[in-house]
Amino acid sequence: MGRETVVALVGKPSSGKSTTLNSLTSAQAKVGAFPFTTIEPNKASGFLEVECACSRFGKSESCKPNYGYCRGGKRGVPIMLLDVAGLVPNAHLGRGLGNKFLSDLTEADCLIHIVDVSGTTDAEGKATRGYDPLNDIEWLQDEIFHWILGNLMEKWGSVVRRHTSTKSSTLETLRQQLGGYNANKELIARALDLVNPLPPLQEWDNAKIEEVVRAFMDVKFPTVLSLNKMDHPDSDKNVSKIILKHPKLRCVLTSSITEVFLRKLASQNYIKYDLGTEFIDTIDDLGPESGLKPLDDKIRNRIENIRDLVLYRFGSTGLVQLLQEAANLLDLVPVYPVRNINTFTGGSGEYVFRDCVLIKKGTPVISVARKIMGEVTIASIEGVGGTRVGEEDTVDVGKNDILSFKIVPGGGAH
Ligand SMILES: Nc1nc2c(ncn2[C@@H]2O[C@H](COP(=O)(O)OP(=O)(O)OP(=O)(O)O)[C@@H](O)[C@H]2O)c(=O)[nH]1
Repeated sequence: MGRETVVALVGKPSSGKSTTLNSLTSAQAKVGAFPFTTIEPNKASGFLEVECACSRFGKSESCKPNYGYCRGGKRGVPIMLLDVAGLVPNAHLGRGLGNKFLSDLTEADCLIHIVDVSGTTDAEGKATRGYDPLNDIEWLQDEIFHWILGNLMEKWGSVVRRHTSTKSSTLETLRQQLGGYNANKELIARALDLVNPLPPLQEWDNAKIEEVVRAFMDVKFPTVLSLNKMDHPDSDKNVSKIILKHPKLRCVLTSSITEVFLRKLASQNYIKYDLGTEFIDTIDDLGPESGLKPLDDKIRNRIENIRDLVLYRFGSTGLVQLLQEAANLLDLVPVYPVRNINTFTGGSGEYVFRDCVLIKKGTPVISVARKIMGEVTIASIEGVGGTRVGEEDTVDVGKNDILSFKIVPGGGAH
């Protein structure tokens, strides 16, 4: 089986990592207002919301996923989230939880960098007012850069000697040096493609090595910014500054504390909450026949505030969009393996689209088969309408994303 996609939540202490993780999962990571509440990396399953294949075929009534959920054609596909413990300036020199934080990152396929845009926490996560969050954006990238560069430079002399004496390719030598960051050959090749021109490795000067490290970071640690605490009155001006200075960064405005609160009210039956939207309904909106609980003044006021300060201004709390942006960055496509390609049902024959896996767009269907079924002998692969799909055909949204794998009868592992 291939490994799961892992999205790491990173950011300085008290930026809101645990709150964000809580808002995206049912896991209760410890939430605190003090730096280093999160000591161990904290893994949990979040749910990426996608348009389910059942809605394409008018089969939402009989869609019941094995994992995650499907509500009226909106499907939550499980995706692994990792809360990485606090980072302080100069972590690469071993400060704070320094190198531990950095090595936890290697598991990740992409990063969500949580930035406290309210300016109410300083570089180390301590309470303040008027801190400029622009500092934090560049700082995370710099920490990762210095960590990788430092590790590489420490032994660069012997790397070059070995490279020339063994007549290795640049790709092979870098695979040995960068493989420890959980990077395979294909990923390193993609990084090298970004470096132009690429002279022979023994001729690289410091500037070229730095360029290679930056390119490696771009493919190994693609990043979405979560501009968090947008409910705070000071956040607006900081957000504008960030977007003006970094127009190309991928960012999503979020209020994770609001999302936690709304999900809690929904689970306690005070509100109906359409995840990812501005719509919340209370008994005041829907009447007693809705079955919702009556509100006391405290909750009613808080809901009104949330509507005014977050939902109506920004359209949502941003949390659903945040995971979607991470999935876009990784080009992930939901792919549905089905037993019966005509009815889309699984083993029991009752429910449709029981399984869904997230696959990188452009992956050949044979690799999808391997990821799902392991090393079995595949006799043929069928797509919608029972058409035969070639092993090297690739997946995309709406194309080869519903597949039935036929295994050679009695053909076990080879
Ligand atoms: N106003 C506001 N406060 C938030 C938001 N998200 C988190 N907070 C508050 O910020 C503080 C820190 O949140 P945590 O989620 O514990 O932060 P963390 O990044 O996990 O912190 P460490 O565990 O120290 O690394 C808590 O008091 C939260 O209630 C938000 O969206 N808006």
